[in-house]
Amino acid sequence: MPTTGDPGRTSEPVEATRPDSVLPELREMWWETGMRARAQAGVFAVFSELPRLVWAALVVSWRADRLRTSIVGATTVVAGLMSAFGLLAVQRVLVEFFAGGPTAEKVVAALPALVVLAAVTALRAGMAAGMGYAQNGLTPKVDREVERGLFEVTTAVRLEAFDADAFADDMERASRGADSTTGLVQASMNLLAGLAGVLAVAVAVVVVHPLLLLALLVATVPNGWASLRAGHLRYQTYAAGSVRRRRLWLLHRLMAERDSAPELRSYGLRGFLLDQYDRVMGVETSIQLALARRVTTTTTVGAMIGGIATAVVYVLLGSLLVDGQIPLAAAATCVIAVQSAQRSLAVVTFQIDRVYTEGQHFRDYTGFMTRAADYLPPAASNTHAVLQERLREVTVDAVSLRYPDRDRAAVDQVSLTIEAGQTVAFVGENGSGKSTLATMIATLRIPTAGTISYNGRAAEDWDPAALRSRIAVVTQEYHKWPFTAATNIAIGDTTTVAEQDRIEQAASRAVAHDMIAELPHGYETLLDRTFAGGQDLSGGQWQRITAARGFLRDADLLIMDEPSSALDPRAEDALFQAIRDRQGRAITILITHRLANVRHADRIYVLHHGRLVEAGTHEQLMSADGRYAELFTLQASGYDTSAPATATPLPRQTASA
Ligand SMILES: Nc1ncnc2c1ncn2[C@@H]1O[C@H](COP(=O)(O)OP(=O)(O)OP(=O)(O)O)[C@@H](O)[C@H]1O
Repeated sequence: MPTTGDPGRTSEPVEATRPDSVLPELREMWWETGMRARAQAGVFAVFSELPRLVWAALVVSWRADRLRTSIVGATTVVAGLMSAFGLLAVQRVLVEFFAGGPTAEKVVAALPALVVLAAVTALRAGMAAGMGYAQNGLTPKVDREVERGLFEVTTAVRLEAFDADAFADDMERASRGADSTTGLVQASMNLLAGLAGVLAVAVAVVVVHPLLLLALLVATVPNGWASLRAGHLRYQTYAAGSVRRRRLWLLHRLMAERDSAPELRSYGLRGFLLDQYDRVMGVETSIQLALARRVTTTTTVGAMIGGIATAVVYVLLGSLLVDGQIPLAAAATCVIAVQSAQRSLAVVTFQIDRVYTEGQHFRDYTGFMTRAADYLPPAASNTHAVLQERLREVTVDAVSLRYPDRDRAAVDQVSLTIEAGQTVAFVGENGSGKSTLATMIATLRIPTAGTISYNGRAAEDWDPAALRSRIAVVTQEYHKWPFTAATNIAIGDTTTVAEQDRIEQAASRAVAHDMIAELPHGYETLLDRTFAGGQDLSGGQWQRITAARGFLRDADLLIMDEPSSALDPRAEDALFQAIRDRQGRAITILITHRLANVRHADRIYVLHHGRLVEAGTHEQLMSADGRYAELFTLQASGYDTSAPATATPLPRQTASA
């Protein structure tokens, strides 16, 4: 792989610029094979795909705005007709001009044709303006139609979709495809307009003299073919370079975004990343140069053959004229027609190129939408019951979940029952399946085996939205929503308008109120440093906001997955006090490694390698002296001030993942 980087540009160690230090991601990926197969399709394949792509564009356009699509269609047809009439009017004018007699009489005779010519020219210009106006209005509507469709799907697919092979990659290409739709619609309409123009010229030429159609084809086809081939070469290169582009995009983010900035500096990754950039750009540049050479050769050869063919046509016309086989006016019209057809054909071939290229991206979009539909949860139907009463009982019956491509089930045959008012805890070592079990209970994931029932009915029998509205989840990997502090809490319940006092109450329970009040704009402070006036919070402060979000909706079932990992001892104590306040009133599922916090739980479930290995109260589990007792004692020994500082080495942990 060529390197164009200049090592002298950075002061970083040369180590990072080792020629063989190419990250595996720079190589071609196996999932790229589909892309390459498509890229290798011949020019004929391009042609055969065009009608379907144009049709798809028209369908999208029609759905986005019927009126504007109709205007574009009508103006296209009328403009084509005007071209034909224009050419026939030109021929009529020439016939009159080339006839015998005084000039004044010839002009008078040609006057009606001249008037028609002026009218059709004006009308054609009017049509072009109308078409441009309608097309401009269509653009944002098409954008919205397609992009919203994409977001509707990406926000609805089940979580499993994000675990599936190459789903993210597929989605990334689909986003590019969504952006291409406007281009496809415009190119398709311009293509149809160009084709109408070519057709009009062809019809007009046949009317003047049938033989001239042949001349027209000979003079225009070589150039058309060359530009099609050039477009195809460009698409081939584009399609084959998808890994490179994604890599560049990734490097761009790594070098320019805030999240990676601290580690980039602390590990001195600048030289390494710049070197990676140079490598990828080196390859990209050489590929683009090779493409430019091939495109220039193709178009030059096309232009040369086209030039020779046009010369032959003119010679042919001249000899037909000398032999008296066609009148002078027809020959002159033919010259004008050839030029006009060449212009229209240039438009057509350019637009074919665009339709094909944008169409391929659009196909990525439609393909993604079809594939993603498999991940959509079933829509609520009449057979779904709406949960009206409070959640009294959650029953997990022999539930398992195996992630794709994993040998072992993350949760294996787990059965348990949680009743109203109970606070239960899931404990176990890293990777033992606690979060996976909780996400299934929260209906975010569907078990691969077993059933989870709510108030005695299986999850799939309940209306999904109604059931989910009874459950609040504070996840371990919480998201820092780039909204104000108030909105960050309010999004915990979007079904009602969150009043300020409700937000503040939730914040108080999560020990976040005082901290928020001290922010520059209090609850209205924007929690995104990348915008003017935005603020960032510490890890623990973010965790308080996240817990407040969970408390906002006083849910029948609250799942708190590691809610205190970044909290200081005082905040942690206050948070668990708030969680204990729910006891006897609503269900709380607590996942935490700080076992002191689960002592008050009504029931503690211990997971190991996805299996439920122990269950009971703290006292019961301690007297059972099993895995829980071992973990608890181990952790408690860290707080035992009577133990010597150089304590006995800790027992080896069993790897659980
Ligand atoms: N999206 C995923 N795709 C594939 N495997 C996953 C995924 N999420 C979790 N796993 C695997 O499933 C197992 C259980 O993970 P889970 O997150 O449920 O464990 P946990 O007990 O919550 O761990 P921790 O205490 O570290 O939070 C682990 O082996 C983990 O690697």
